[in-house]
Amino acid sequence: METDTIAAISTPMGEGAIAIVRLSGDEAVQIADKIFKSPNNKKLQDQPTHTIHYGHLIDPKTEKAVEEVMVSVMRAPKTFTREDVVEINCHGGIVSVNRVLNLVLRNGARLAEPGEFTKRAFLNGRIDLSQAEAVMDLIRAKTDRAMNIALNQMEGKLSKLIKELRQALIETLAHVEVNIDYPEYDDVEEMTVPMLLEKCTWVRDEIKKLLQTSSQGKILREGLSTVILGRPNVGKSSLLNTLVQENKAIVTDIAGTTRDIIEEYVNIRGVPLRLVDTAGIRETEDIVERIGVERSRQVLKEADLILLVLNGAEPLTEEDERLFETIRNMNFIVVVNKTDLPQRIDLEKVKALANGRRMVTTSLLKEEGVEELEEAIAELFFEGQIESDDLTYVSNARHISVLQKALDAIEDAIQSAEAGVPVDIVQIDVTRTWELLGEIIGDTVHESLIDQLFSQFCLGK
Ligand SMILES: Nc1nc2c(c(=O)[nH]1)N(C=O)[C@@H](CNc1ccc(C(=O)N[C@@H](CCC(=O)O)C(=O)O)cc1)CN2
Ligand SMILES: Nc1nc2c(ncn2[C@@H]2O[C@H](COP(=O)(O)OP(=O)(O)OP(=O)(O)O)[C@@H](O)[C@H]2O)c(=O)[nH]1
Ligand SMILES: [Mg+2]
Repeated sequence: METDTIAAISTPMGEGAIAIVRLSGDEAVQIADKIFKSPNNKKLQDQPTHTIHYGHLIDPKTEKAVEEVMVSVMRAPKTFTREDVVEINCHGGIVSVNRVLNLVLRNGARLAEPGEFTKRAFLNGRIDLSQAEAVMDLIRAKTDRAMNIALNQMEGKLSKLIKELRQALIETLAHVEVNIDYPEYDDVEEMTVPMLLEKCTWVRDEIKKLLQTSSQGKILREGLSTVILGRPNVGKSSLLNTLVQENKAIVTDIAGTTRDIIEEYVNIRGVPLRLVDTAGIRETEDIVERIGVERSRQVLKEADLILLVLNGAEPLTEEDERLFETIRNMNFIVVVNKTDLPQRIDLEKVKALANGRRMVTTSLLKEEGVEELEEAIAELFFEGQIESDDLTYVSNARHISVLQKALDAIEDAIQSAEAGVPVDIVQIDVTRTWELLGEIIGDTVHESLIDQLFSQFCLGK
């Protein structure tokens, strides 16, 4: 396959002492040789693969030295992309890195699209689709946990399980096929409905297990959408600030200070929260504020968790009770704030309204009770859930939607089989499940189904 040579800056912009400009493609070494000069005048194309070399970049136009660099030469196929790869290690800093990138672009490389190096690793068969997606997740990972999931996926744990499931399905399909096409083959046992059901049920249960891990996986990746709710002036913005440990939201003693929505990411004991501070939900005359209130209602609908803040220094109000009513069926934690002031809230009543949900008391002014709140959030998240790191988490939205479809298909197959539909009709749903699972790892369909059937049975016809 012929490919153009791509180049990109592979390290964060403007950070770090050293930056890398990476090239991949047939002409990577040749392009590098146009601009690289080593002290002994040796060309990179004459160097052994997987070696690194000190020297200077020279602009062929001006013949001036532009940069002092280290250049790695890695020839195909044992490289990240399975193509020839050259990595130019230059001094960090935006100016220097951009100069190097521009130099390689002017000398025959093309700017890579986002993810294109990984895409090539996939196209060249080094990794499958789910592994390629994991590389992306790894780059975006917000917590250690999310990172572990991505690493597992990259090592192919998800792919391995999916392949096992597909293998089980293809075996049953092959079996059915042989029964139909070669009824005279007495030595091939007939695929009976109970046999088919047994395989399909196993596959269904495995898909179900994967999907069960998916909600947790998605949260670990994207953050638990957490809304801070409460009537005006109870300390919502103070809570956000305390959790974020920096003063992002504006805090005042004027009710209605927060007029719009403020969002922050925080990592609480390994649980990433996407914290949303809201304008209190209430009737308001102020137009600006009303827009904020409307948006609050919207984010509330999409929340995974609500932190309902109450003011312990005041008796419960009707508005507080209305808020309890609004979130009745949601995941919430009650935060009774301002415990440093004389308490006038009826805690028994709060407990009754909380209806078994966790309740913590805090003084955000004195930073008291925050630990307990963090503990409550972490407990809620990991409650009854397996924490084991070797669990195969599914967190990619595409994988989740494909798995859901595969589950529907295998359930159809099971239902038909139970209803006495002939085996060769049931196999249509089984084939569909097999194809859908293949989409996760990016396998091609129909053609390979046929190839597989024959490779497994070696019928020699
Ligand atoms: N300088 C540098 N550091 C880096 C990367 C890189 O591209 N450049 N990586 C970028 O993500 C990560 C390392 N990932 C890599 C994954 C596979 C191969 C690779 O060459 N695989 C070949 C040969 C393996 C072997 O020698 O056995 C293969 O799988 O065929 C290289 C890097 C992290 N560190
Ligand atoms: N005494 C005391 N005051 C607090 C505590 N927490 C917050 N406050 C004060 O209560 C006032 C309101 O706090 P905010 O965090 O702005 O309240 P809010 O709920 O965001 O208010 P709105 O955005 O107006 O709805 C500020 O003056 C805070 O300093 C606390 O634990 N104790
Ligand atoms: Mg506020």
